[in-house]
Amino acid sequence: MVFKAIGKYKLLVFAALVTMIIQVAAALWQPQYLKNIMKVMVDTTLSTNGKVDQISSYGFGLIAIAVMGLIGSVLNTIAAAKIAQSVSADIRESTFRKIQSFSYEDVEKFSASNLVVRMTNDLNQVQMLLMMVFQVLIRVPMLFVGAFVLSIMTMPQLWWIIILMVVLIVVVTAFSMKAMGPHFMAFQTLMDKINGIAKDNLRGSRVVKSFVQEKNQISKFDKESDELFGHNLAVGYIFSTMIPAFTIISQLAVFGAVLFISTYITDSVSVATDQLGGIMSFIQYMMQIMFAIIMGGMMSMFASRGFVSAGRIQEVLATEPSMKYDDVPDEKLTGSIKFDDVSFAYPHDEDMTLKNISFEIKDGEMVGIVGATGSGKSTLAQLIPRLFDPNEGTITIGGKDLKHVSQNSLKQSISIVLQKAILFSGTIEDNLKQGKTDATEADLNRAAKIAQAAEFIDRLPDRYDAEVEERGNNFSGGQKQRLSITRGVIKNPNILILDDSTSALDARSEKLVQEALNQELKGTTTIIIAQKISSVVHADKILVLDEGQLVAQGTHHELVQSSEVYQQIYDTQKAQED
Ligand SMILES: Nc1ncnc2c1ncn2[C@@H]1O[C@H](COP(=O)(O)OP(=O)(O)OP(=O)(O)O)[C@@H](O)[C@H]1O
Repeated sequence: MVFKAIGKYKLLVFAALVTMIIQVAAALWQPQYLKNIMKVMVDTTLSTNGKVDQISSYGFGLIAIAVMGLIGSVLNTIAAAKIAQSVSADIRESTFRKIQSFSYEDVEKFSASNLVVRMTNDLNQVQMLLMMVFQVLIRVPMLFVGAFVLSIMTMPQLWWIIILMVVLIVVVTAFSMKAMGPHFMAFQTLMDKINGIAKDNLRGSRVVKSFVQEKNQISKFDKESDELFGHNLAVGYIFSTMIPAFTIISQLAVFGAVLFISTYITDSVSVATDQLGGIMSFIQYMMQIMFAIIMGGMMSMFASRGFVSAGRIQEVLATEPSMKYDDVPDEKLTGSIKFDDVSFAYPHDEDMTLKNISFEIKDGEMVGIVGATGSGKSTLAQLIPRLFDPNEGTITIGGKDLKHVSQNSLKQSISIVLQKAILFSGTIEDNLKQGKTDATEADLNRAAKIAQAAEFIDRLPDRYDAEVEERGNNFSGGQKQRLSITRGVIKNPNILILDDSTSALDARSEKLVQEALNQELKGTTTIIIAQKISSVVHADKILVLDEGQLVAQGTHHELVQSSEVYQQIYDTQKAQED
């Protein structure tokens, strides 16, 4: 996924590589100049003026190389940042697009908050990884190999010091990384948990406040936060021993090199003159080798987090939507519905939530669904617009098997107003137009009137342009339900499903909505899921659900006579009203 996304930015990748090579070349070149400067300094055959001239020209060369390295570094950072940001923006958009193609079931499988963490936290990790790859990860091996080769070329007799130093640093780095590994791995999981707690807390702040749950929430948050702190502390301790270990190794290496070279100085003055310049650059190369190994180790550890995150995003991108739509022409389906021996289980659920359901609804009928809490009313309703597919049996709409109609046909023909009124941040108009993108003002007015929303929309100074806050928090429960019903009826669907959508409305408003629906949506098949039998008493047909089974169907009068379950519900509700 990441490689494919990077492929789009070949020119930037080329620029990042070239600028990285310039940086490495500058770093490796500098010690050579130093060596030459030292050589000139101790050269007894040169006059003072001659020395000054040569040292100045080497000095200018040294500055030029440093400037070259600096420019390389700035340009490399720009190129790396552009690649990282462009690629992560592309991945973010494709991930969001992919999630939009998911069925409701797919979203449930991942869980909504998990998908949010993948699109935010994980994507940030990938962005940091890309930045690292183009700034450091490729530079490290180049610097290591270059400094290693040049150090041995500069002081061939000290090869063993280099090898010894490399071995010691690799051992210390490997031990430290091994010790840090589990802590880094724990970071991601704890960050997920901390994000989840913070998000739940803020989303449910009304519940937290009303149940005075602040202390509980704080202790829950503190527990995870303290654990994260513990891991951070452990990493800090390991670092604090790593740094002195590296310092000791490097000082021992320098000491060894100087000690060894000093034997040459006593042996022969001419050799020593040559070696003195070399020792300077040799020490610099040693430092570069050490830097490369330490950086390599650290970066690979951080990079592993990035790879885990890339894997988590890849998992989303590789998920094929579980629901496929046939590529058939769009059509407006008529409102007849037939369930033929339909059974359904939620993903990961072993038991069937709906069992062997069969019924028929004629075009234009008004049908009520009643049953105890958890009997499967909403589940049944959600199968009609294909939010889920049944595990067994078939559902036909307008005589067509649901599995063989296009997604647009379903969208044009069926509206479901869910139990929980969900609004999006934006304006009222933005929310209502989700029901019909090209809705005119007349459409909005008509639908708002049916849903009894017009009375409060007209009182708002900005009417349809009024702002809706995140999750519709600036509207009351009843107002949110009315807006949801408006959104549902705006496109004049052939099938309208109201899933307990008037529960927050007062009895008068509920009655007005029903009357308006009867008048304005005459030919529409209307399915009303209701807690109160009084809401569906006039329905052409009532379906009675009990523990996932359709135990009775008929008109109110028929059911009062024939269905025990219906009678029980009816009697209980009547007793409550009395
Ligand atoms: N998304 C889901 N994943 C797993 N199980 C679910 C899911 N939604 C509902 N259920 C389970 O399916 C069963 C039927 O739930 P459903 O919401 O259809 O009942 P209902 O009759 O509409 O209830 P209510 O009147 O309380 O709205 C319940 O046992 C519920 O726990």
